[in-house]
Amino acid sequence: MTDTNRPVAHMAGLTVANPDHVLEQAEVARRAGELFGGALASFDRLRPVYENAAIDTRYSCVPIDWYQEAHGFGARNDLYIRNAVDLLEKAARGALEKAEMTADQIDGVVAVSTSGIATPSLDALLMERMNLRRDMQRLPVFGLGCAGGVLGLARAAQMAMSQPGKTYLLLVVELCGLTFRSRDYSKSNVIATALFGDGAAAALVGTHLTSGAAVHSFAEHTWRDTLDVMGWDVTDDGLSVIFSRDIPTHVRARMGAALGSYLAREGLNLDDFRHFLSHPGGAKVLDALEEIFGLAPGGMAHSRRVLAQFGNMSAATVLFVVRAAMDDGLHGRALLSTLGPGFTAGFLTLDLP
Ligand SMILES: CC(C)(COP(=O)(O)OP(=O)(O)OC[C@H]1O[C@@H](n2cnc3c(N)ncnc32)[C@H](O)[C@@H]1OP(=O)(O)O)[C@@H](O)C(=O)NCCC(=O)NCCSC(=O)/C=C/c1ccc(O)cc1
Repeated sequence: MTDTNRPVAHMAGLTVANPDHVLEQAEVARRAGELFGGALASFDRLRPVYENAAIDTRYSCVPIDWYQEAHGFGARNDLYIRNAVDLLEKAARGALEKAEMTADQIDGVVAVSTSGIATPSLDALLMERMNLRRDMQRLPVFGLGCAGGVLGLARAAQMAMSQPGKTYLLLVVELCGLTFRSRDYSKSNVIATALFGDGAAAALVGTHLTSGAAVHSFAEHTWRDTLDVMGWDVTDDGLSVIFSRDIPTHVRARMGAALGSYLAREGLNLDDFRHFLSHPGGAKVLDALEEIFGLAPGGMAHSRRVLAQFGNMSAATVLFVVRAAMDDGLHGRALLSTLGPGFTAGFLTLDLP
């Protein structure tokens, strides 16, 4: 149970950013038809997924023509590093401005991303760009996939709680589009063309930032024997997505118990939450989550709206959902939830101001 005497971490200045290229779902569907229609016998059966994905637009750091060409891992990753740092800089500067803070007040950075590789890591690259302090603590986080938004915030909150008065910059960026491989004719790859987009988010986390949203508690659960549900297969031309068609079924079968353990530990009930802000992995994942949370179909309006406007931007997406909820003036207790490789569920209770 949460220790009522411990300092509470707050998240302030939450800012989101997208790259410039807009992908319209109808245009993506048309291009995917050109690319896969001749080569994949079952493509006609897959055509409806573009509409059923409930996505209208997504953002991309490369123009749509890029997706029709073949690219090596190195070229993709160069694009990843350049665009990830640009987007993070935009989001981080926005977060500092909103929180009325300056770069030299940042004591540490948690930088979350799983869609590319950078060593020195993105936080070190941003340090040069933004003239961040030289004694800053750095925590790059790779591998949490879509769970990285909620669990990254949890890690930043944990650091803040252990160092009251220090300020941590949470950075999340995913450029999912860059992992698309035009010569991969698997169904998963086709489904991925209907779902994934690019985006970034940044926020400041600290026990002294009392104007922001308060992190009440968090938890995670990694299920046994589920390593094959989500992940990357590393190939010569990049990161090939593994995501099981059974994810919605897993959610229905297992998520309720994991959530129940977290709520019981914290002395909370579903009735204590005014809002449910989930990572929108896909339309069918949201259908399953709404059942688990006891909501009417479509009840997670903010998750669905973000999915429609931005697609699935992996870890960044849930922070877009929180931003949208706060922009709409929602306040009170919200349950954030997500799923990522492991196969892992992440939960976080956030009290919106
Ligand atoms: C809205 C969808 C996309 C389409 O719905 P639908 O049009 O009713 O289509 P179906 O669900 O019936 O699927 C059509 C066909 O595609 C197949 N399929 C259906 N998902 C699959 C499948 N993941 N594999 C491989 N065949 C499939 C499905 O079996 C079926 O095949 P077939 O029976 O032969 O007609 C719906 O499937 C949906 O919401 N699915 C949930 C998506 C989902 O699991 N999202 C959470 C995972 S997110 C994730 O893992 C992130 C990875 C990631 C990726 C990139 C990054 O850079 C970063 C991260």
